Amino acid sequence: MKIETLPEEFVKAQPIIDTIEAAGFEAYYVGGSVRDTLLGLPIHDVDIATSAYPQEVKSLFKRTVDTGIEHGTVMILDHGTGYETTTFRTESGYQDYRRPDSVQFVRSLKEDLNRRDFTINALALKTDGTIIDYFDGLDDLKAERIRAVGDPEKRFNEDALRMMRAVRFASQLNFVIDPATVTGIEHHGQLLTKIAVERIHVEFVKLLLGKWPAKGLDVFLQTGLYQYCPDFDQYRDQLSQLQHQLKTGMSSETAVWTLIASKLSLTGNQIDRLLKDWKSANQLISDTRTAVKAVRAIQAGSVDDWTLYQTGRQLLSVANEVAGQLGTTRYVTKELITAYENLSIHSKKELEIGGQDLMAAGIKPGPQLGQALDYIERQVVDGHLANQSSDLKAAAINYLNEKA
Ligand SMILES: Nc1ccn([C@@H]2O[C@H](COP(=O)(O)OP(=O)(O)OP(=O)(O)O)[C@@H](O)[C@H]2O)c(=O)n1
Ligand SMILES: [Mg+2]
Repeated sequence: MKIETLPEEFVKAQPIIDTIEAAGFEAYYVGGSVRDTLLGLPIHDVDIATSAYPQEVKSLFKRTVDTGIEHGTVMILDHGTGYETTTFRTESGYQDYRRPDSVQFVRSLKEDLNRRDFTINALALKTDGTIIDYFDGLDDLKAERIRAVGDPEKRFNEDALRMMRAVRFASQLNFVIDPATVTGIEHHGQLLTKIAVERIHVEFVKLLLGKWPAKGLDVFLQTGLYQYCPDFDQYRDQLSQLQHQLKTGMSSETAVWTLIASKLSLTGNQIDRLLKDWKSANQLISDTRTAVKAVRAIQAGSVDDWTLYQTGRQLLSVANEVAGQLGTTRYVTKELITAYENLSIHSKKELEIGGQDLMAAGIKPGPQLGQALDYIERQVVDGHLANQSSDLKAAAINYLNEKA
């Protein structure tokens, strides 16, 4: 089969392939960009596979970076944005279930495609638009099917992360996973525990960002794969409910974790623990905690000014998206944002007075000064106090006198 008009990303990369071919080697576009082009989807990175060995590739271009030279990958910078070019290779070993003990460079495209995960990812594209399809990837694309190249058991033994990749592709593409490949996941789920949690995290988030998350979650749950993800083994019921509730994918990583934490009814400390176990960044953890509180307020139908203020514009829309996915459609996000915008202040910095002013009015520095500022902040947000210097000062002094 032949693609008539190649997307411009490929056209831009063509000088690289032309240069390699002019030197007597083979070079093809491979991987996700070929798959996505055939599906009519936008493509992100263009990967090139070649029969030239890394040193041969480097000798053909002026500007290269050794991004993964021991695996055969060289980044070529000669034609604008960098292009990763990887020498055809086979792999062997995989004693740790995540990377080969050694890779062997080979001159055969077929051998290279043969070591790849799924048939839809094992297609190669020539610059003239010809598709090379040794493993019936085109049939599988047409049938909307994710099928391991060759023996699924072997593929997952080589790299256990591929099981997560299978379920996330199902979710991104609305594809079914071929029965033998599903069986392979059933047999090898436990190997996921050998994989760095950060990598599992990336795939799980992609699963829930995909347009058809129910499709991926179905196999994730059916095969038991979820049990080998951090802390998920005790939450089968909730995850299964989620599978049936989700109408479409989430819009951000924060929304993904806010959804999970809300659905699992986690307390603040439990959110910390779960997200730390999933090796999340601190910002993600604190945003999730904040957004989950807002989800609960939205579900309870009582989003007061203080909640709006503490949540902030961005996390309010995350929280309302999550509440919507969980079945609460009480608020239109725009309403919440407007209510937020109408607050008298949006941060402590907008208060008409600060610590300096209170000290000038005779309040000693220390914890009480902070408490007084917190108090007037809340009063202003709640609308009990005007954001006006003299009122604020009087209220702060009054507050401290009453406490004393
Ligand atoms: N565990 C993996 C990861 C990758 N690949 C191969 O390397 C290609 C590129 O990998 P990657 O960029 O991670 O995935 P894509 O399939 O390109 O998907 P995405 O669109 O998410 O980048 C894949 O298509 C596949 O052929 C593989 O065989 N096994
Ligand atoms: Mg890719």
